[in-house]
Amino acid sequence: MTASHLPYTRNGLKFFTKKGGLTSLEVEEICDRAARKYANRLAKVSTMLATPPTRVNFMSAYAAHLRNVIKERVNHPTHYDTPLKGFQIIVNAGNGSGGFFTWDVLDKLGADTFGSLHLNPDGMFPNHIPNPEDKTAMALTRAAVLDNSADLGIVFDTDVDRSGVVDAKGNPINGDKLIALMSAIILREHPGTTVVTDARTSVALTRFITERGGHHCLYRVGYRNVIDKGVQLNQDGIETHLMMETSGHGALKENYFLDDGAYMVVKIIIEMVRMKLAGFNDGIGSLIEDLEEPLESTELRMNVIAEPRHAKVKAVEAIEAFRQYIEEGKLQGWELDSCGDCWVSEGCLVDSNETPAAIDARMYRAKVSDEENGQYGWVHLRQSIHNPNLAVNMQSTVPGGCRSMTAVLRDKFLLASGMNKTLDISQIDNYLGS
Ligand SMILES: O=P(O)(O)OC[C@H]1O[C@H](O)[C@H](O)[C@@H](O)[C@@H]1O
Repeated sequence: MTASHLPYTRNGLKFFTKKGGLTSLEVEEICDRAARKYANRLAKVSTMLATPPTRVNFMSAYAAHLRNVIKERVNHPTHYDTPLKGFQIIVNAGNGSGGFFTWDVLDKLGADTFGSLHLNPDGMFPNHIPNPEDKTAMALTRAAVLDNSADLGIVFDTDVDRSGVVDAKGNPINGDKLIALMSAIILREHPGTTVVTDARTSVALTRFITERGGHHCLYRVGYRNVIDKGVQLNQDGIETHLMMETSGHGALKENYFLDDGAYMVVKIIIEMVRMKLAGFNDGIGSLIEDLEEPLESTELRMNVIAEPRHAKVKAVEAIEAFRQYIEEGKLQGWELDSCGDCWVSEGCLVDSNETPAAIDARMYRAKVSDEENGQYGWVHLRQSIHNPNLAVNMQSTVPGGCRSMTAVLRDKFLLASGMNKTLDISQIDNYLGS
């Protein structure tokens, strides 16, 4: 039972089988069966199962597995069973289910976890929204790391499929930085591997990955999309070990392509200990020192003004109109981005492959340039996966770039196409200060 990374109003149930997470059709079938069972119970028809369920303690097996991975990979020369002795690690479980990582993984490996935060599950999430992208979650973890002079801080969402970390200097590592950190670790283990991410990552991240000999495949927002792309690339013979979304979901080939926030952190901890044993005292933050940050980065949302049942169609219309405007050259200097620097067949970002994947939400990214600066930014426009709105993400390497791209988006596209009648552009107006 989880709210994932969302406030308490979004608590719900998540289902898994041996094969991993369920699709929405499978969830519908479960709900259908549950409804039938409930109706039967009301009608006093027996609902006894032919094979009664058995109770299995998955958590202790899982924690033991994580401990073993750390022990084996660190292979500590003097204390094999307690490789984290001498390290202080703060966990912020956001009152979700991640507390086990403190007492069942870290403590048992000899770490000092004093100062950890919000370890007891509380579905009302009284302290902050349980999301490694949440500013309060990160700020509180940072403060705890600095107050305790800890080596590492860890932030989980409620169901531990997302994570973020704070380094010993108090620097938050989430979003692009977390992808960079994981890429640095994975590229050392698998030189030349492909890293799949969603297409909201910075141009600097692509550079970071390619400079270390990796390939960066930019794909669709949505962790399932990113992971499925990685699975497909491997099937096509393109070695792909890491799939990550800027939201903090990350999956590794070696961990069955599961988005497992605890496993991600396990990899970071192993690297931290390994570095210390090798005599490097600068901590894991030093692995991403050369990752440049985009000068400007912003996200704006536009609600679809329509009855809920029509919202999806209207959103698709708006996104497709955006593509058409760019293709017809109506937005000067804007060009549809296919796959960044990715060497995978052109166009997977816009799903014009020979075998296009099923699309859960439409999205396009445009690279934007002008005479003075060359390519200086990008605009990513997409349907929200869950809500009746469109998300616009932008990044610029020149001052005022996001503002000027927003102005073009509003004046030359939203107003010119009449899309402002179907979309609530007040956030765009506010951003432009009018
Ligand atoms: O489409 P949005 O409302 O921005 O949500 C997008 C997000 O949806 C879910 O939370 C998925 O877990 C994420 O993978 C995805 O990034």
